[in-house]
Amino acid sequence: MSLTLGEKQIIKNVSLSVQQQQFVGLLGPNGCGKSSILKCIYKQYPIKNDTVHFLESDLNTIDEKCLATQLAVVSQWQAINFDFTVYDIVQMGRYPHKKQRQKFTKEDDLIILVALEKVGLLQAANESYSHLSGGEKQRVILARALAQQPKFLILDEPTNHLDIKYQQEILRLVKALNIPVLGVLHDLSLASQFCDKLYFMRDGAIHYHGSIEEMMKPDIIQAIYDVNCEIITSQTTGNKTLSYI
Ligand SMILES: Nc1ncnc2c1ncn2[C@@H]1O[C@H](COP(=O)(O)OP(=O)(O)OP(=O)(O)O)[C@@H](O)[C@H]1O
Repeated sequence: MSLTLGEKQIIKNVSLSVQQQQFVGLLGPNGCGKSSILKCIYKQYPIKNDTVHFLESDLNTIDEKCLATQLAVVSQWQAINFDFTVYDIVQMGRYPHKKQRQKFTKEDDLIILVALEKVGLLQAANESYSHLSGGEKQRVILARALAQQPKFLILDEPTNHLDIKYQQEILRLVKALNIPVLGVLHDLSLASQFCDKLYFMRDGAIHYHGSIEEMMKPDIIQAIYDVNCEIITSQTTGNKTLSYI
Protein backbone atom coordinates (compact mmCIF):
# COMPACT_ATOMS: atom_id res chain seq x y z
CA MET A 1 0.00 0.00 0.00
CA SER A 2 1.00 3.60 -0.52
CA LEU A 3 -0.29 6.80 1.07
CA THR A 4 0.22 10.45 0.24
CA LEU A 5 -1.09 13.14 2.58
CA GLY A 6 -0.90 16.67 1.22
CA GLU A 7 2.33 16.81 -0.77
CA LYS A 8 4.10 14.15 1.24
CA GLN A 9 4.34 10.47 0.44
CA ILE A 10 3.97 8.90 3.87
CA ILE A 11 3.89 5.20 2.91
CA LYS A 12 5.86 3.91 -0.05
CA ASN A 13 4.64 0.68 -1.55
CA VAL A 14 4.52 -1.26 1.68
CA SER A 15 3.50 -4.90 1.65
CA LEU A 16 3.00 -6.88 4.84
CA SER A 17 1.01 -9.87 6.00
CA VAL A 18 -0.34 -11.15 9.28
CA GLN A 19 -1.28 -14.82 9.39
CA GLN A 20 -3.83 -16.45 11.68
CA GLN A 21 -2.73 -16.43 15.33
CA GLN A 22 0.38 -14.41 14.48
CA PHE A 23 1.50 -11.43 16.56
CA VAL A 24 3.34 -9.18 14.13
CA GLY A 25 5.33 -6.18 15.31
CA LEU A 26 5.73 -3.02 13.22
CA LEU A 27 8.77 -1.09 14.34
CA GLY A 28 10.85 1.88 13.34
CA PRO A 29 11.85 5.39 14.32
CA ASN A 30 9.43 8.25 15.07
CA GLY A 31 7.59 9.51 12.03
CA CYS A 32 8.52 6.60 9.73
CA GLY A 33 4.85 5.83 9.00
CA LYS A 34 3.89 3.01 11.39
CA SER A 35 0.67 4.56 12.70
CA SER A 36 -0.26 5.66 9.18
CA ILE A 37 -0.18 2.03 8.03
CA LEU A 38 -2.46 1.06 10.91
CA LYS A 39 -4.80 3.95 10.06
CA CYS A 40 -5.06 2.70 6.47
CA ILE A 41 -6.07 -0.72 7.79
CA TYR A 42 -8.75 0.66 10.10
CA LYS A 43 -9.87 2.98 7.31
CA GLN A 44 -9.02 6.31 8.86
CA TYR A 45 -6.92 6.94 5.74
CA PRO A 46 -8.05 5.93 2.24
CA ILE A 47 -6.46 2.99 0.43
CA LYS A 48 -8.31 3.46 -2.86
CA ASN A 49 -5.61 2.28 -5.25
CA ASP A 50 -4.39 -0.70 -3.23
CA THR A 51 -5.85 -4.06 -2.38
CA VAL A 52 -5.70 -5.00 1.26
CA HIS A 53 -6.92 -8.49 2.08
CA PHE A 54 -8.61 -8.49 5.44
CA LEU A 55 -9.68 -11.90 6.76
CA GLU A 56 -10.01 -13.08 3.16
CA SER A 57 -12.13 -10.13 1.99
CA ASP A 58 -11.04 -7.01 0.14
CA LEU A 59 -10.92 -4.27 2.79
CA ASN A 60 -12.45 -1.79 0.34
CA THR A 61 -15.61 -3.91 0.16
CA ILE A 62 -16.14 -4.11 3.94
CA ASP A 63 -18.33 -1.35 5.36
CA GLU A 64 -17.31 0.35 8.59
CA LYS A 65 -20.02 -1.22 10.76
CA CYS A 66 -19.06 -4.69 9.60
CA LEU A 67 -15.37 -3.91 10.06
CA ALA A 68 -16.04 -2.84 13.65
CA THR A 69 -17.44 -6.29 14.46
CA GLN A 70 -14.17 -7.84 13.29
CA LEU A 71 -11.40 -5.38 14.01
CA ALA A 72 -10.50 -3.74 17.32
CA VAL A 73 -7.94 -0.99 17.77
CA VAL A 74 -6.05 -0.29 20.96
CA SER A 75 -4.13 2.93 20.63
CA GLN A 76 -2.82 5.17 23.36
CA TRP A 77 -5.64 6.24 25.65
CA GLN A 78 -7.28 9.51 24.80
CA ALA A 79 -8.89 12.06 27.07
CA ILE A 80 -12.67 11.70 27.02
CA ASN A 81 -14.52 14.89 27.90
CA PHE A 82 -17.75 13.32 29.12
CA ASP A 83 -18.11 11.68 32.49
CA PHE A 84 -18.37 8.01 31.48
CA THR A 85 -17.85 5.21 33.95
CA VAL A 86 -15.30 2.50 33.26
CA TYR A 87 -18.23 0.13 32.56
CA ASP A 88 -19.73 2.59 30.02
CA ILE A 89 -16.45 2.75 28.10
CA VAL A 90 -16.07 -1.03 27.94
CA GLN A 91 -19.74 -1.36 26.95
CA MET A 92 -18.92 0.71 23.84
CA GLY A 93 -17.05 -2.38 22.62
CA ARG A 94 -20.45 -4.08 22.27
CA TYR A 95 -22.01 -1.33 20.09
CA PRO A 96 -20.87 -2.77 16.73
CA HIS A 97 -22.67 -6.02 17.57
CA LYS A 98 -25.98 -4.21 18.22
CA LYS A 99 -28.66 -3.13 15.81
CA GLN A 100 -30.05 0.39 16.20
CA ARG A 101 -31.91 0.76 19.54
CA GLN A 102 -31.19 -2.87 20.42
CA LYS A 103 -30.79 -3.22 24.17
CA PHE A 104 -27.78 -4.69 25.93
CA THR A 105 -28.37 -8.20 27.25
CA LYS A 106 -27.13 -10.22 30.21
CA GLU A 107 -24.68 -11.82 27.80
CA ASP A 108 -23.25 -8.38 26.93
CA ASP A 109 -22.97 -7.64 30.66
CA LEU A 110 -21.07 -10.87 31.23
CA ILE A 111 -18.70 -10.17 28.32
CA ILE A 112 -18.02 -6.67 29.71
CA LEU A 113 -17.37 -7.95 33.25
CA VAL A 114 -15.04 -10.72 31.99
CA ALA A 115 -13.11 -8.14 29.95
CA LEU A 116 -12.78 -5.89 33.00
CA GLU A 117 -11.64 -8.80 35.11
CA LYS A 118 -8.98 -9.75 32.55
CA VAL A 119 -7.39 -6.29 32.77
CA GLY A 120 -7.66 -6.21 36.58
CA LEU A 121 -10.28 -3.45 36.72
CA LEU A 122 -13.47 -5.25 37.76
CA GLN A 123 -13.51 -3.36 41.07
CA ALA A 124 -13.33 -0.06 39.18
CA ALA A 125 -16.38 -0.74 36.95
CA ASN A 126 -18.45 2.09 38.43
CA GLU A 127 -15.65 4.60 38.78
CA SER A 128 -15.35 7.62 36.56
CA TYR A 129 -13.01 6.93 33.62
CA SER A 130 -11.64 10.47 33.79
CA HIS A 131 -10.40 9.92 37.36
CA LEU A 132 -8.18 6.95 36.42
CA SER A 133 -4.42 7.07 35.93
CA GLY A 134 -2.97 6.87 32.41
CA GLY A 135 -2.10 3.18 32.82
CA GLU A 136 -5.57 2.35 34.16
CA LYS A 137 -7.18 4.20 31.25
CA GLN A 138 -5.01 2.17 28.88
CA ARG A 139 -6.28 -1.06 30.45
CA VAL A 140 -9.90 0.15 30.08
CA ILE A 141 -9.27 0.73 26.36
CA LEU A 142 -7.92 -2.81 26.08
CA ALA A 143 -10.98 -4.14 27.96
CA ARG A 144 -13.20 -2.31 25.45
CA ALA A 145 -11.33 -4.07 22.63
CA LEU A 146 -11.75 -7.44 24.38
CA ALA A 147 -15.49 -6.80 24.80
CA GLN A 148 -15.65 -6.19 21.07
CA GLN A 149 -14.59 -9.84 20.56
CA PRO A 150 -12.60 -8.99 17.43
CA LYS A 151 -11.16 -11.38 14.88
CA PHE A 152 -8.17 -9.08 14.28
CA LEU A 153 -6.47 -6.71 16.69
CA ILE A 154 -4.46 -3.58 15.97
CA LEU A 155 -2.23 -2.16 18.68
CA ASP A 156 -0.65 1.28 18.43
CA GLU A 157 1.91 1.64 21.21
CA PRO A 158 -0.45 0.03 23.72
CA THR A 159 2.03 -0.29 26.56
CA ASN A 160 3.34 3.28 26.72
CA HIS A 161 1.63 4.22 29.98
CA LEU A 162 1.91 0.86 31.66
CA ASP A 163 4.19 -0.28 34.43
CA ILE A 164 6.26 -3.40 33.75
CA LYS A 165 3.75 -5.76 35.35
CA TYR A 166 0.92 -4.54 33.13
CA GLN A 167 3.14 -4.38 30.05
CA GLN A 168 3.71 -8.07 30.53
CA GLU A 169 0.13 -8.93 31.52
CA ILE A 170 -1.48 -7.04 28.69
CA LEU A 171 0.77 -8.42 25.98
CA ARG A 172 0.29 -11.93 27.41
CA LEU A 173 -3.44 -11.40 27.31
CA VAL A 174 -3.26 -10.19 23.72
CA LYS A 175 -1.12 -13.18 22.75
CA ALA A 176 -3.55 -15.60 24.43
CA LEU A 177 -6.41 -14.30 22.26
CA ASN A 178 -4.96 -16.39 19.44
CA ILE A 179 -6.13 -13.96 16.80
CA PRO A 180 -3.97 -12.13 14.28
CA VAL A 181 -2.44 -9.03 15.86
CA LEU A 182 -0.55 -6.18 14.18
CA GLY A 183 1.12 -4.00 16.78
CA VAL A 184 3.34 -0.93 16.77
CA LEU A 185 5.74 -1.25 19.68
CA HIS A 186 8.68 0.97 20.56
CA ASP A 187 10.21 -1.39 23.09
CA LEU A 188 12.37 -3.83 21.13
CA SER A 189 12.74 -6.20 24.08
CA LEU A 190 8.96 -6.47 24.48
CA ALA A 191 8.59 -6.90 20.73
CA SER A 192 11.12 -9.72 20.68
CA GLN A 193 9.43 -11.39 23.66
CA PHE A 194 5.90 -11.37 22.25
CA CYS A 195 6.03 -11.03 18.46
CA ASP A 196 6.28 -13.91 16.00
CA LYS A 197 7.48 -11.69 13.18
CA LEU A 198 8.87 -8.16 12.90
CA TYR A 199 8.70 -5.54 10.17
CA PHE A 200 11.24 -2.73 10.44
CA MET A 201 10.31 0.54 8.72
CA ARG A 202 12.24 3.64 7.91
CA ASP A 203 11.17 6.68 5.84
CA GLY A 204 7.81 5.19 4.87
CA ALA A 205 9.14 1.86 3.59
CA ILE A 206 9.74 -1.60 5.01
CA HIS A 207 13.48 -2.23 5.08
CA TYR A 208 13.66 -5.60 6.88
CA HIS A 209 11.23 -8.30 7.94
CA GLY A 210 11.54 -11.74 9.42
CA SER A 211 11.56 -13.79 12.60
CA ILE A 212 12.88 -12.46 15.91
CA GLU A 213 16.03 -14.50 15.40
CA GLU A 214 16.57 -12.95 11.96
CA MET A 215 15.68 -9.38 12.94
CA MET A 216 17.27 -8.88 16.34
CA LYS A 217 20.72 -8.16 15.01
CA PRO A 218 22.90 -5.14 15.85
CA ASP A 219 23.47 -4.23 12.19
CA ILE A 220 19.71 -4.13 11.51
CA ILE A 221 19.04 -2.02 14.64
CA GLN A 222 21.87 0.29 13.58
CA ALA A 223 20.51 0.64 10.04
CA ILE A 224 17.00 1.41 11.28
CA TYR A 225 17.58 3.52 14.40
CA ASP A 226 21.19 4.79 14.01
CA VAL A 227 22.00 3.28 17.39
CA ASN A 228 24.75 0.84 18.34
CA CYS A 229 23.70 -2.01 20.54
CA GLU A 230 24.53 -5.43 21.82
CA ILE A 231 21.83 -8.11 21.85
CA ILE A 232 21.70 -10.29 24.94
CA THR A 233 19.82 -13.59 24.95
CA SER A 234 18.48 -14.77 28.32
CA GLN A 235 19.79 -18.19 29.33
CA THR A 236 16.49 -18.86 31.13
CA THR A 237 13.82 -17.69 28.69
CA GLY A 238 15.66 -17.25 25.41
CA ASN A 239 14.22 -13.70 25.28
CA LYS A 240 16.38 -11.03 23.73
CA THR A 241 17.15 -7.68 25.31
CA LEU A 242 19.24 -4.80 24.05
CA SER A 243 22.14 -3.06 25.70
CA TYR A 244 22.94 0.24 23.98
CA ILE A 245 26.55 1.19 23.35
N1 LIG B 1 -2.72 13.96 8.45
C1 LIG B 1 -1.44 14.14 8.12
N2 LIG B 1 -1.08 15.05 7.19
C2 LIG B 1 0.21 15.23 6.83
N3 LIG B 1 1.22 14.50 7.33
C3 LIG B 1 0.92 13.59 8.24
C4 LIG B 1 -0.42 13.33 8.69
N4 LIG B 1 -0.40 12.33 9.60
C5 LIG B 1 0.90 11.98 9.72
N5 LIG B 1 1.67 12.72 8.92
C6 LIG B 1 3.14 12.60 8.76
O1 LIG B 1 3.39 11.28 8.35
C7 LIG B 1 4.61 10.82 8.88
C8 LIG B 1 4.39 9.46 9.54
O2 LIG B 1 3.57 9.63 10.68
P1 LIG B 1 3.15 8.38 11.58
O3 LIG B 1 2.31 8.91 12.69
O4 LIG B 1 2.59 7.32 10.72
O5 LIG B 1 4.57 7.93 12.12
P2 LIG B 1 4.95 6.86 13.23
O6 LIG B 1 6.00 5.99 12.64
O7 LIG B 1 3.72 6.19 13.75
O8 LIG B 1 5.61 7.82 14.33
P3 LIG B 1 5.74 7.72 15.93
O9 LIG B 1 6.64 6.56 16.24
O10 LIG B 1 6.36 9.02 16.27
O11 LIG B 1 4.36 7.58 16.50
C9 LIG B 1 5.11 11.91 9.83
O12 LIG B 1 6.10 12.64 9.20
C10 LIG B 1 3.88 12.76 10.07
O13 LIG B 1 4.22 14.09 10.30
